[in-house]
Amino acid sequence: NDGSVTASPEDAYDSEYLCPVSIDGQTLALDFDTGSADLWVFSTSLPSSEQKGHTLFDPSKSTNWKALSGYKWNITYGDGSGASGTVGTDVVTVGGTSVSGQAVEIATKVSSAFVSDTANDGLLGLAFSSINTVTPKAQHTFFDTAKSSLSSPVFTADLKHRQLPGTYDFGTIDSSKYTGTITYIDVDTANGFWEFTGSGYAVGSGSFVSSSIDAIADTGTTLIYVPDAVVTAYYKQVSGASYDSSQGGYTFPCSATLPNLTLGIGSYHAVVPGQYINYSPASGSKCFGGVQSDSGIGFSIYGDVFLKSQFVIFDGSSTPRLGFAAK
Ligand SMILES: O=C(Cc1ccccc1)Nn1cnc2ccccc21
Repeated sequence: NDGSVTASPEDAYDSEYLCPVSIDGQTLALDFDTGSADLWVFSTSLPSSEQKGHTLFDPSKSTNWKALSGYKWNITYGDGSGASGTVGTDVVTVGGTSVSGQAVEIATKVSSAFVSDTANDGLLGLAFSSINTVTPKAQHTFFDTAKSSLSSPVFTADLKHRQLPGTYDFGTIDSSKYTGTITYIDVDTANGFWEFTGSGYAVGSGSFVSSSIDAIADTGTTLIYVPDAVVTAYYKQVSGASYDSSQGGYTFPCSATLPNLTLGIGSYHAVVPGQYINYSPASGSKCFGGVQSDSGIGFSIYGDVFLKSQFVIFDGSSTPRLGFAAK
């Protein structure tokens, strides 16, 4: 029951990656999110003003739909966006991986950011089920439901930079998708995230700075959010870079040459190409940086700007771990 699904960039800046998911034959484009654990969808139960532009799941058209009476969900993400609604189970298929009895969370309310993100029909959470928001009983993620039917209890992310589709694979590690060896690192699941301790950083050709960085691998976050020491060291090497409070982060002249950012994972040095760190135009001739401060978050977030530079293994075995390899 292994499967592979395309992950297509939603826009020219790789703000998010969307994957086709079939719920009892109804196909929606979902944002696979290793930073949360709810599978929720835009639905016919939303107010019509919030439905516009999205593909909607209609449970009344599903023969396998089973409502979970009295069950509810309500999620708020770190960026303040959120959604809530009711719950049922259905057959969910991702690439070749099909599971029955999967909890599908029907949105009856979504925040404005989701309404306006019309390419996105919902999220498929791939963090640990311990942070699923369904009450009175937390539900399993798609990966947890599928795990026992996979060749091995893993999924991998091979996200691409700019305009190219990548893939999420379930159950196998495709050795044609990476070069060299895989470096594995222990994961602390206490907060429900794929959380690990990074070993340090380097900017451009500069020397590597050893420092423990508490970070999560989060496909649902676009950028890299790291400690101020890293951010300061990075933008010191970018002429014309500065913190622009009106933009809410560091910007620099779009013509700037950006140095690579190396992030240590154990003894492995993961290199993020400088071009990946020119995230998008900000205002005028300034561009917004793909590396920003993690202050106020409580941990660092290695989001899509980082993850798309690597082949990443999310190993859900009894001792969960993360694997990284160059590609
Ligand atoms: O919310 C965030 C990023 C973030 C910003 C500030 C503090 C903490 C985290 N990521 N994210 C992860 N999954 C998401 C799903 C929707 C929206 C954003 C999502």
